[in-house]
Amino acid sequence: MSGERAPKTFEALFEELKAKAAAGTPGSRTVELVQAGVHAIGKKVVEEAAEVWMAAEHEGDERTAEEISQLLYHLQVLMVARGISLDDVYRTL
Ligand SMILES: N=c1c2ncn([C@@H]3O[C@H](COP(=O)(O)OP(=O)(O)OP(=O)(O)O)[C@@H](O)[C@H]3O)c2ncn1[C@@H]1O[C@H](COP(=O)(O)O)[C@@H](O)[C@H]1O
Repeated sequence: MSGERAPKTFEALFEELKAKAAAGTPGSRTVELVQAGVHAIGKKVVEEAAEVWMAAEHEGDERTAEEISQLLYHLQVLMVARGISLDDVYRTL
């Protein structure tokens, strides 16, 4: 194993998370978070948002991009937990 992952799009990640949540895939962080509920996920969203802010002010591009990916992941988990679709969000962009 090289440890490298194929690049993933926002849309592909969302489909993956919805499928994992629906299947209750064992060992999935997404399933664990969805079961923990909106309150717990919301706290992760706030935590990751703060980490994005700190990285953007004090760290390099790579670290900042990593924190942004974690924020996007947790936002998607929140959407899955609430049953909000990408179209629900896109129509307000
Ligand atoms: N993109 C992500 C992703 N980004 C962040 N995270 C999780 O968020 C954590 C980062 O937050 P923290 O640093 O706060 O982690 P932590 O301190 O362990 O969190 P706490 O339990 O303490 O709250 C990571 O350790 C991951 O568990 C992610 N978990 C999963 N994914 C992707 O989501 C998909 C489904 O993953 P599973 O549901 O785990 O199969 C896969 O493609 C993954 O690559």
